[in-house]
Amino acid sequence: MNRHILSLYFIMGSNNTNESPVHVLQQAIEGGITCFQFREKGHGALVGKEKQQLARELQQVCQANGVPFFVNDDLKLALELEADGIHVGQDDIPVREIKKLAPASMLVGVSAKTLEEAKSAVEDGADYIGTGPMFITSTKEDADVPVGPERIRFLREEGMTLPIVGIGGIDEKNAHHVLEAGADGIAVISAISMSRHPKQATSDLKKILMENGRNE
Ligand SMILES: Cc1ncc(COP(=O)(O)OP(=O)(O)O)c(N)n1
Ligand SMILES: Cc1nc(C(=O)O)sc1CCOP(=O)(O)O
Ligand SMILES: [Mg+2]
Repeated sequence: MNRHILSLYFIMGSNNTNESPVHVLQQAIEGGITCFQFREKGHGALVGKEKQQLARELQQVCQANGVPFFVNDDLKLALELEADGIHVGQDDIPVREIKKLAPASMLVGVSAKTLEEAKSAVEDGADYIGTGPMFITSTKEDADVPVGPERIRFLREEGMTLPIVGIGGIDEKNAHHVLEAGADGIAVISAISMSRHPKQATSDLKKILMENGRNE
């Protein structure tokens, strides 16, 4: 895969914003996100037809703008929508299963915070790993204790060449630490979705990516 599509990875579900998710996504795209993950979970999350309908609307916005669309956790939804990719965690459907059931073109990301998990991700054919939390986050209800950017530096030092995105508590003030540690990209929810100016917030993160040489 082209690792540059991971550089500014925006994630959102309907409960991550007080605005219209479609509007926030449009603003984030104007600000320069490079991919999007639909993550509909947690308190008040939509289910069933409503979840599917929102996913379709957000996918259409992505498609109209050439932004890759990922689905979090839900392989059935990803297959129905022919999403560009899916992201799963260690407790979700295994990467090997997805590889059997999904088209070869569907990108697969997996959460990995230890070297063992990262090595398994490589063996299983994952396209990238998401490592976190980098910092304290209040967005994910069951988030672990932060591992910090040092964990990405460690994975790189141990020879991990798979694309890595840092996630969890990343904002315009601390993003550079994640990139300096060797991440290909930053994955954010609230830094964009809860901003009063999502387009400006995205542009601010984009600037930090440019300053750190992630300018494609
Ligand atoms: C890019 C990216 N990295 C990590 C995660 C977290 O996935 P997971 O551990 O399965 O937790 P949930 O997001 O499902 O709560 C992610 N979603 N995206
Ligand atoms: C979805 C998610 N996964 C994490 C992990 O550590 O795997 S942290 C997290 C929440 C990210 O939201 P925010 O950018 O608002 O902190
Ligand atoms: Mg998951």
